Amino acid sequence: MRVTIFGTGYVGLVTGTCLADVGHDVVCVDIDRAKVDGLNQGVIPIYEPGLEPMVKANHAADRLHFTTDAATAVGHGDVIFIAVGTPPDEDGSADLKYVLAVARTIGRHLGGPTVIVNKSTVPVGTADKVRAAIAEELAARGADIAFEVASNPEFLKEGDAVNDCMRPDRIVIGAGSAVAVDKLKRLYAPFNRNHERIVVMDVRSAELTKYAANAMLATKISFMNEIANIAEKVGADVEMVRQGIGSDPRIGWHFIYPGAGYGGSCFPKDVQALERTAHQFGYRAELLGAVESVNDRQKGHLFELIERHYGNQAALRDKTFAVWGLAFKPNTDDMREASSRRLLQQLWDAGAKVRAYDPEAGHEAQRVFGERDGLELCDSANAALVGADALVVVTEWKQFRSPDFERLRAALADRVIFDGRNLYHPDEVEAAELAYYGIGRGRSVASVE
Ligand SMILES: NC(=O)c1ccc[n+]([C@@H]2O[C@H](COP(=O)([O-])OP(=O)(O)OC[C@H]3O[C@@H](n4cnc5c(N)ncnc54)[C@H](O)[C@@H]3O)[C@@H](O)[C@H]2O)c1
Ligand SMILES: O=c1ccn([C@@H]2O[C@H](COP(=O)(O)OP(=O)(O)O[C@H]3O[C@H](CO)[C@@H](O)[C@H](O)[C@H]3O)[C@@H](O)[C@H]2O)c(=O)[nH]1
Repeated sequence: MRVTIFGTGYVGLVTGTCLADVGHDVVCVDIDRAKVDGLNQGVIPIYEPGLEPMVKANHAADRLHFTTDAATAVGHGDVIFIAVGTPPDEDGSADLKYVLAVARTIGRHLGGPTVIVNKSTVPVGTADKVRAAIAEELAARGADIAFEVASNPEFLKEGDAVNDCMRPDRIVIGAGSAVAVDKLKRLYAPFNRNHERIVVMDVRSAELTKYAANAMLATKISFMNEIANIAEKVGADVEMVRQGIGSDPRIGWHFIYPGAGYGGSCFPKDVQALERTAHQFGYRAELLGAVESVNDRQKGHLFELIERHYGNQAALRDKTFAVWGLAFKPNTDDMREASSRRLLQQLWDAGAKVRAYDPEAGHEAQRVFGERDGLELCDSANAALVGADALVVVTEWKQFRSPDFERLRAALADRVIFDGRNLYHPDEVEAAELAYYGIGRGRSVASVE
C-alpha cells in the first residue's frame, strides 16, 4: 500500500520505517529540511535501538522516502498519517497547531478519495477539527473529494520503539466507516499474523484510549512514589513492598518502580492534557491532578535527600556531584521533562558543581544546557567521578547497575551515593562504607542517620 506520513519524529520515523519494512511504499514528509536532508544521507536524528539499519535498508530498497514536498507526498498516499507534535499549550491543553496545519496542507493538495489517519496524541474531538480544516481547504478550491478522518493512536515507547512497532500489544483503530477500517486492517495485516491485535472502535473512544493508557501508567508510577515516600517516613523499604505487591496479577510487575519521577515527552503532557479536556467538559479530574502533583514533588526528592544528608543547602556550595544518567529513561537520548533537568538546576542554585555522564544524551545535554559554569559533561561513568564528592544516579542505564563500590568509595570524597532509581541494595553500598540514599528506602535512611 502507498503510505504518506506527516512528521518524521519518534513516531513518524519509526512508524514509516516499520511500515516500509513489511513492504509498504512509504513517503515521510517533514517541514524540517535539515532533518529530511540528513535522513536522505543516512543520518538518523534520534537514538533508537535498531532503527538506523532499518532506515538505511528500506531507504536503499526504495520503499522509504524522505521529502519536504508536501504536495507530492499528499498525492502519494492511499493512506495519509498525521504524526506531528502536540505540545502543551500555556494552560496545559494539547496545542493542535501542528496537526491542524497538516490538515490544511492535506486539504490544499488532496487529489482523490483518501483515508487520513491521526496518529498524534490528540484530545477527544480533534478528528472533527481535522475534518473541518480539510473540508474548508477543499471548499476554497471548489474541490469535491471524498475523504475520511480516522484515529490510530500510537503506543510505542522510546528506547524500545522499533520492537513496539513491529510487535504491538494492540492496534487501535477508531473509524466511522467500514472502508477506513478495512484499509487500515490491510495496512496492519503484516503485524497481525500471530493473533488478533486490532481493536476497532469509534473515533472518540480511540482518541480517549490513548490518554487513558498513559494516564493509567502515570498513575501507577505516582502511586508507587507516594508509597515510597510513606515507606521512607515509617522506616520501611519500598523495594520489599514492590515485590510484595507485584506478584498479585491484578497489580502486576510493570510500572511500579518508584524513582525520581516520570519524564519524557508523553506522560507529563498527556496527564495534563486529559485533565484539561475533562475540565473543558465540566468535570474535575481529581485523580489526574494528584498524579501530576505527586510527580512534580517526586522530581525534587533526590535533592531533598541530598539536603538531608548535608544538613542544609549552604553546605552544598562548591560541592561536586557526579551525576549518572541525564536522559528521561535508558536507551534514549531524549531529555524532554527528564528528572535530571530539575536536579541539575537545584544543584546549581545551591552553588554546587556537576560532572555528568549519560551513554547517549551527552550531545542533547550540550544542546539543552550549552556551555555553562558548574557543568562538565564527561565521556564515561568513571570520568564523572573524578574530583566528585558524591554520586547521584538519575537514569537506570544497564551499565550503572553493578559498579565497583570499593572504587566508588575511593573516588567520592564524601562517600555517599544518592540512588534515584533504586539500582543498588543498601547493604552492598553500606558494606563498602558508603552512605546510601535510595527512593523509599526508609530502613537505610534510618540506619544512615
Ligand atoms: N515520542 C513518543 O514516544 C510518542 C509515542 C506515542 C505517541 N506520541 C505522540 O505522537 C506525536 C508526535 O510525537 P513525536 O515524539 O514523534 O514528535 P517529534 O517532536 O519527535 O516529531 C514531530 C515532527 O513533526 C514535524 N512537523 C511539524 N509540523 C509539520 C508539518 N506541518 N508537516 C510535516 N512535519 C511537521 C516536526 O518537524 C518534527 O520532525 C505527539 O502527539 C506525541 O504525543 C509520541
Ligand atoms: O515503573 C516505572 C516505569 C517508568 N517510569 C518512568 O516513566 C517515564 C516514562 O517511561 P516509559 O513509559 O517507559 O517511556 P515513554 O517513551 O515516555 O512511553 C510512554 O509514553 C508514550 C508516548 O505516549 C507511550 O506511547 C508509551 O506507551 C508510554 O509507555 C520515564 O521517566 C521512566 O523513568 C518510572 O518512574 N517507573
